[in-house]
Amino acid sequence: MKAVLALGSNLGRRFQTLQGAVDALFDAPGLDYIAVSPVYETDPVGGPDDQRPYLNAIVIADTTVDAYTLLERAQSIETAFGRVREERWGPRTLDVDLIAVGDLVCGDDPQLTLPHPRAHERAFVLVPWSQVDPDAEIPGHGPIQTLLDGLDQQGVRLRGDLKLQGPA
Ligand SMILES: Nc1ncnc2c1ncn2[C@@H]1O[C@H](COP(=O)(O)OP(=O)(O)OP(=O)(O)O)[C@@H](O)[C@H]1O
Ligand SMILES: Nc1nc2c(c(=O)[nH]1)N=C(CO)CN2
Repeated sequence: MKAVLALGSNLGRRFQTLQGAVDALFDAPGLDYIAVSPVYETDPVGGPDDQRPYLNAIVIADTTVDAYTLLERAQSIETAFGRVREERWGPRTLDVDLIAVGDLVCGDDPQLTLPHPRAHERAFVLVPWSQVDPDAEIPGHGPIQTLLDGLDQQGVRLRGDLKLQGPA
């Protein structure tokens, strides 16, 4: 099954944090690399006005792990990178969201909604995603290219590439 994860950081050493998160994701069993997008700097959406810009990237993995276990992994990586849950949409060292897991649709559990309920309206998700899987679709919302055409993409700027660890 294909899993799409979104990484974001707007506190601390943002680029190193995203790199560490990618390393941690692929260090764990049951997740095989398909693609990692370039890193984009993006203006904060929602939350307090005085936040720093984010660095955002998308990771696509082939997985045998079920969606709830993936969410637990994502949250434990957030915690390992010093994420403290304070105000909604407030600044964070690391955010790892599950955007889509295969074509699973699960809308009745606040602990895990799939596809991610706000992914279709977020240029900071759709721009990097479209770079690594231009033909992707969000179940219930359609092709990401069509969604992007209807969105303001200003404030999303290319910043660089993450590295993938070679075989040990
Ligand atoms: N697809 C999903 N990916 C990640 N978390 C999810 C998802 N669906 C529901 N959640 C739940 O949302 C809760 C809040 O997540 P989090 O604090 O990362 O939200 P946020 O990143 O601030 O905002 P947003 O949900 O708008 O991205 C988590 O505890 C998690 O259980
Ligand atoms: N630019 C940007 N804005 C956000 C982001 C993010 O990753 N990038 N994440 C949020 C909560 O998930 C809220 N706002």
